[in-house]
Amino acid sequence: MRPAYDDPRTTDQPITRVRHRTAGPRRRFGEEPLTERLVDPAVPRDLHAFIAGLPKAELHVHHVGSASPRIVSELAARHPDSKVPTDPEALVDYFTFTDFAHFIDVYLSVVDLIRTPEDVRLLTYEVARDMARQQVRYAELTITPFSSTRRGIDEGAFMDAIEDARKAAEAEFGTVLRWCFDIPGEAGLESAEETTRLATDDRLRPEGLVSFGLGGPEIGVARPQFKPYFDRAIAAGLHSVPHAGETTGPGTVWDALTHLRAERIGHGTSSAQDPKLLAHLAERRIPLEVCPTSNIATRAVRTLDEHPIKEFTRAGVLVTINSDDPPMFGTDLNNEYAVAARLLGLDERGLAELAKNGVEASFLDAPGKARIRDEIDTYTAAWLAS
Ligand SMILES: Nc1ncnc2c1ncn2[C@@H]1O[C@H](CCC(=O)c2cccc(C(=O)O)c2)[C@@H](O)[C@H]1O
Ligand SMILES: [Zn+2]
Repeated sequence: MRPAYDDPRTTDQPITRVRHRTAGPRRRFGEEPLTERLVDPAVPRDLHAFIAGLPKAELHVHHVGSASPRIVSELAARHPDSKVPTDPEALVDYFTFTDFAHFIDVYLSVVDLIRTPEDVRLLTYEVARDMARQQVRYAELTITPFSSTRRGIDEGAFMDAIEDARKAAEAEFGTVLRWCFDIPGEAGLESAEETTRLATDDRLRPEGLVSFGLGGPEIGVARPQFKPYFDRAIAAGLHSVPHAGETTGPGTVWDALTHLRAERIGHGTSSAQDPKLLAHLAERRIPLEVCPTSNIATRAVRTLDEHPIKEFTRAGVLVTINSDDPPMFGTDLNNEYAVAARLLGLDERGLAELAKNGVEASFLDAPGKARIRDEIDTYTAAWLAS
């Protein structure tokens, strides 16, 4: 089904150049159209245009972390007690982090703005709209239900809100959403129990739920303790996709694989420090959910040129490109593909392969995967023939 929105390649809106956050002056948030934000003059302009129209699948992107500056400022205005700025411009500075712990503090201040099922529905629908504008045909959106239910949102109403938004987004934008429920690890085993209950109780678990994750700080939050909860989630038919190796070493990735039976790894950045781990990931075709700009914004990696994405591809690891918390990191998915193109020296064919990695690594059914793969091939062939 053709998505019900304009193909950005036909738009006559000016291409606005935006220099990357770490390199140049701040850009005004929420102004430039999402689909045409450019990241780096080193990437040819027509490659940005190719990316803007390329059908994609996104596997590592957070619900609250995807709230656009407009949504965040709107919600902040509803809750004057919040420390979150109501002005999108001020939000750019507010979303500048000194380290990962600071990022989590800011993230939770935005979580605090989501207080009603209507807030949840609005946020989810608008995130899907932003994805559709970037030609995202399928996304696995990571949601942390514990953080919302513990803040007083009724669990049943929460599930209804995300499901209503998911069905509306598919009908109106043609974007297929699925859910990953993740445990905020630092909140401890209470949050693990609650998240597992919400994910496995047939009276509660939403139809769109496909996977089970583990987010938040890794330091001081050892993965093995969550094994019983992942065992229950896997027994209930969910796929295991914990964050690991984002802010700690390769041992955390090994733990996620051995104790949590991870089918994919969120970030896995430090895997590059362990050649045996890289070989294992490549041999078992265990995908990495790579989020380049996220790693810079949270200071997990110093500069993009030092990002280990090149080591991953050289080792034959299945790399997928994702945006993690796009507005918070001053990026979007198209931006992340442009960053990958620059770091890996990709042309249109290379970018199409990267997009197909995301489809292959997804938990979408086989007909759905074939449909998006064909769209990518048709789009790429038409682009190269034009
Ligand atoms: N790049 C990221 N890497 C890791 N996680 C990321 C990333 N981006 C977003 N997240 C999300 O940040 C949250 C963290 C929430 C958290 O730590 C916490 C701690 C104590 C109490 C509570 C609470 O809710 O009461 C929450 C998680 O929901 C996770 O999905
Ligand atoms: Zn993440």
